[in-house]
Amino acid sequence: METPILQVSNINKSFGRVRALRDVSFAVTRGTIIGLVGPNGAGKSTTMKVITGVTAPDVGEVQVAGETVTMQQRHTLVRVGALIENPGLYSYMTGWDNLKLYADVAGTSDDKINEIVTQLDLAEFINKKVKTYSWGMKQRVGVALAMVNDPDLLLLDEPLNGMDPVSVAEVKAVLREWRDAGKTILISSHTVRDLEGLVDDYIFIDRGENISRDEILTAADGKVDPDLEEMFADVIARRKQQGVGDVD
Ligand SMILES: Nc1ncnc2c1ncn2[C@@H]1O[C@H](COP(=O)(O)OP(=O)(O)OP(=O)(O)O)[C@@H](O)[C@H]1O
Repeated sequence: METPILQVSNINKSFGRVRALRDVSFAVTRGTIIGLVGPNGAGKSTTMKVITGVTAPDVGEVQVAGETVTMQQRHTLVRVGALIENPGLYSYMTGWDNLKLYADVAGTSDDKINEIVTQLDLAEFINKKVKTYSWGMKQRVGVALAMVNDPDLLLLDEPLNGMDPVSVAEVKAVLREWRDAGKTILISSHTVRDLEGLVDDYIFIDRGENISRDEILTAADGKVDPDLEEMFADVIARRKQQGVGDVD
């Protein structure tokens, strides 16, 4: 069997008394777009940070293309691009200069930057200072920044938040093109609906725990034409009522 591009195994991470991740495990196959879906505070950003090695897990292991990611093994991340939480852009520089800064480190040509700028339709504002950008513009340049090293694995933490519908459609189209070219994308969102027409499969997370598709399907409870979004919401509500994961 082909080695998954990403293997997350039994990750546990606490911040003081908050157990942000509990035994989170999943694998992502090359050439797919996978949605990481969960409500506020579910652990999506923490999962992304653990994958990139920005946050060290208390227990567990991350492998990228079969190699374990550790602080000493950061070269495994050369083929990874990430947008996690706020795009890390220098506000006093133009969008182009921000891209160029990362491109130079990665050895990416200006032609390649221009290709990404065109694909994501950034030309109108890319030569203006980032401090003049709206949130949605920053998000779009943030996606470009994550792509600039031409990564095999792209991690996007709620990239569609704050984007207008036209931009959402454009970014989704670019991500589909990337997937069709053999790249792999893990993209997080609060909702299934935001990722519709984009992802090949979902990983569900709530209160730091993986929720299996089987658990969600049991929430269908005989409903005709059950809706994944509604079913996941039912599971989340039930777990909240039961106090799953509450600190005692
Ligand atoms: N540095 C930190 N210090 C303390 N608690 C943290 C820290 N980072 C995350 N947490 C807690 O860990 C849990 C998971 O947070 P995380 O940001 O991963 O969730 P999320 O699913 O990305 O949420 P959102 O959709 O609201 O961005 C939350 O309870 C959060 O308060």
